[in-house]
Amino acid sequence: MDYNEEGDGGFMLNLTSEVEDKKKVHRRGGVNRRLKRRRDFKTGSEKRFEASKSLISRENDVREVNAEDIGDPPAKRPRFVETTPSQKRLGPKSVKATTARPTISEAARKRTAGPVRVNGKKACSHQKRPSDSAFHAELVPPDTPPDSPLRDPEPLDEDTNTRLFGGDPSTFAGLGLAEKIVNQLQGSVGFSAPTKVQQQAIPPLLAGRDIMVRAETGSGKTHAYLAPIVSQLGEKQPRLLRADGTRALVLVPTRELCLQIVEAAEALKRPYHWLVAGMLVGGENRTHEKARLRKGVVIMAGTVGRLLDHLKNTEAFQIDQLSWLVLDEADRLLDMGFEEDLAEIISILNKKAELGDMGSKRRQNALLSATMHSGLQRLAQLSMRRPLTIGFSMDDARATSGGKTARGSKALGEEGEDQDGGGEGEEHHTVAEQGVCGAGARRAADPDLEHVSIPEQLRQVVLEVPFKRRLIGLVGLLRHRLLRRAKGAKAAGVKAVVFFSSCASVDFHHAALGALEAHGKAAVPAKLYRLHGNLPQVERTKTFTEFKKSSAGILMCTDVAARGLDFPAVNLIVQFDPPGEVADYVHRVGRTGRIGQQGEAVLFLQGYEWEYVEKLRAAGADVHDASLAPLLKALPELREIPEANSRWGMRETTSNDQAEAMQGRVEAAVASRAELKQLAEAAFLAFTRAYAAFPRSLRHIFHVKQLHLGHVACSFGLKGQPSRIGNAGQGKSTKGNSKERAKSYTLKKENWGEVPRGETKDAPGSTGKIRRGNGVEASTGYGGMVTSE
Ligand SMILES: Nc1ncnc2c1ncn2[C@@H]1O[C@H](COP(=O)(O)OP(=O)(O)OP(=O)(O)O)[C@@H](O)[C@H]1O
Repeated sequence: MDYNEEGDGGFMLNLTSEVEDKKKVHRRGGVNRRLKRRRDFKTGSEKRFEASKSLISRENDVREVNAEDIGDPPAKRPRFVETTPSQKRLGPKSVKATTARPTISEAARKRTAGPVRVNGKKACSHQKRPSDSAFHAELVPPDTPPDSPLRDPEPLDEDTNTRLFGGDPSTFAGLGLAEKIVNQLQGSVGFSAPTKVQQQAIPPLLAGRDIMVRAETGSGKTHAYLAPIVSQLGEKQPRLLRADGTRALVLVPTRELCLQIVEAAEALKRPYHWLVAGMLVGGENRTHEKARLRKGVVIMAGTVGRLLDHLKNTEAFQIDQLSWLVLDEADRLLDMGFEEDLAEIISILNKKAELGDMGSKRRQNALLSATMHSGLQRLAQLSMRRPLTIGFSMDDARATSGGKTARGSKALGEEGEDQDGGGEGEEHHTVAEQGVCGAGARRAADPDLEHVSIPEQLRQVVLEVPFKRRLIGLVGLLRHRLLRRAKGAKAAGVKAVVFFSSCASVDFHHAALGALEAHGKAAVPAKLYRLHGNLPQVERTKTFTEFKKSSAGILMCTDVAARGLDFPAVNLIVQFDPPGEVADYVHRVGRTGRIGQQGEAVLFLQGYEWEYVEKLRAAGADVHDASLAPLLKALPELREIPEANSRWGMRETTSNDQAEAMQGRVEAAVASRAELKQLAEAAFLAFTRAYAAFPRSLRHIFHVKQLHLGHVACSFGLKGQPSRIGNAGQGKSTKGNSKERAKSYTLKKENWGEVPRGETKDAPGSTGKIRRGNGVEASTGYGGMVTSE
């Protein structure tokens, strides 16, 4: 491993010392030049960052630790040590073989002038942890007060050191957690042993370290930080009371994730009943929250906007003795455009910490993510001090997936009973043991691409579904899986999450599938749920809780459910509308195949969008092609429709006939029922807007000009493109309206076969821009403001 010589932090630029080919040398030159340009020309937001960074009067230095280091058995475990000059000459392998511990960055070396020394001597492998603290002292500006919370943590005492390095990492007790927490984890929480990421993250957190963790979805990141937090706060003497104020703060992107974290904390802290956990989220009553803050909440989870609001406006919010700050789903926080808000939060917290009475203690910071984001390093520099990095490495991006290719097209419906795992005919890809990212996590083939890490047991499938078959294709897929589960020996039913690009699309499909019947029964015989950002908070929370508890059902949602949400036993993910960046794909599919369980993820695409599959494969996703036809066979036979019978005559019904008949029913219902039609038109409009808002890097694949609007309309049961669509800027913003629609619509179940066909009329007009989840705005020409969450 080599370091960024320009001092911009280790993990952003980890060019290998073995780089010999011109391309890589050129890239390094390019990156260095870019870094220089970045320093010379800072953007407004970067300048603001710099300003708030100056509040942290200390040097930051991102350090890296090999994923396997922390979890190794005691005998082999390396100690904290600096890279010696000879190791540097010999390259990264020599460092790994001897003392594969984190090394201080070249930048920090330059700043501290000369080799790193501890008490005047070169650091060596048997140095005790106090040495680590000592060499950091050289990095802290001399005028930093000795009791500043920004200074080093207290040196580890013998006891902590033994606990950190002496235990068996394959058990919770061996990681150094308090006995009560160990019993709680193994008892009522029900975990028998720590996951890999927990093995690697818990010891350094207990030892007072800042950490950055990147680990695949469903790998147990939440407990990797919650367990040490609860363990330390719970063991504090005298006991921490509400009046002591907030000691741990977890920032997350969505309200549901907040709720999930608070629930997990509640379960974990049961042996410490005096610890109070709570949350601050948008959509809740501010006055109630203020009252709770006045009483005090020790472990707090919050969304960015609401937290910032309380930090600025609620005097009773006691946070000057904060010991833990966690940024969970940090990449998503950045995607959502919260970088400046986070900077402001961190600067307020730092100011308050300076005023507070923390003695020699300092705040510990943890940053967790399942995918990479260029802004993570900025965030780390802003909030952390020499974090250990787990699972973050540019080496990953260099690794290739060798002979991995997708197997040839195989019909999705012909997979047989057991969909789990690979299957015959699949060519094996090279699996790189990646420590925290899990055995079998897949690597990127193209070093310029972000590499993805998807659980091996998660089966990924892509289906080409033309617009006129999309709605029916979804019905076919869900019926196929439901029938197969019902017939098979599998006890569990289908628990599926279907992703759409807009709230309006969720509403329409939820209504349409709920009302679609055949032979007097529901065409999709499953409980349907919906979740999106325009729903009232009460309904969001209710749906989230119910779906979490249920063993079967179909959740139709926007990307509001894509990150971090842990719905146990989800066995099918359908990406009905394509995701954005590859990272979005990873998070969506990551709602299944969690913690070693089996799962299946199906992506719907148009033929002309196939380049996206290549992009996924190049990033290391093991995506298989499948065919729609067998799924359509699972549609109910609707031969009772006279019109259809006369058209088909005496020949045998094909799956296409069934699809046509079902599509006919949908169109008839949409045409004849005003409420459904309104939902369909709004969904059509929102779909086209969302399609126009793909990030620039994907616009050549998903370009709005490629859309055949007549076919798109067909996918919403509309018999033609709504005529007022072209009248850009004619109407009002749809945001408020869609909220109203989401609240108000209810559709009675009817047999759609008996609904007469009707004519479609105009769609509601609207004006504005599109905002996708990643904060990207795009003008569509159609108008209206639509948020995808
Ligand atoms: N040690 C463990 N043993 C068994 N199950 C565990 C363990 N740790 C966590 N889990 C369970 O694994 C599931 C996934 O955990 P978690 O939600 O923390 O994953 P994650 O890595 O944060 O995923 P994402 O990136 O999607 O947010 C949860 O249901 C959690 O309760």
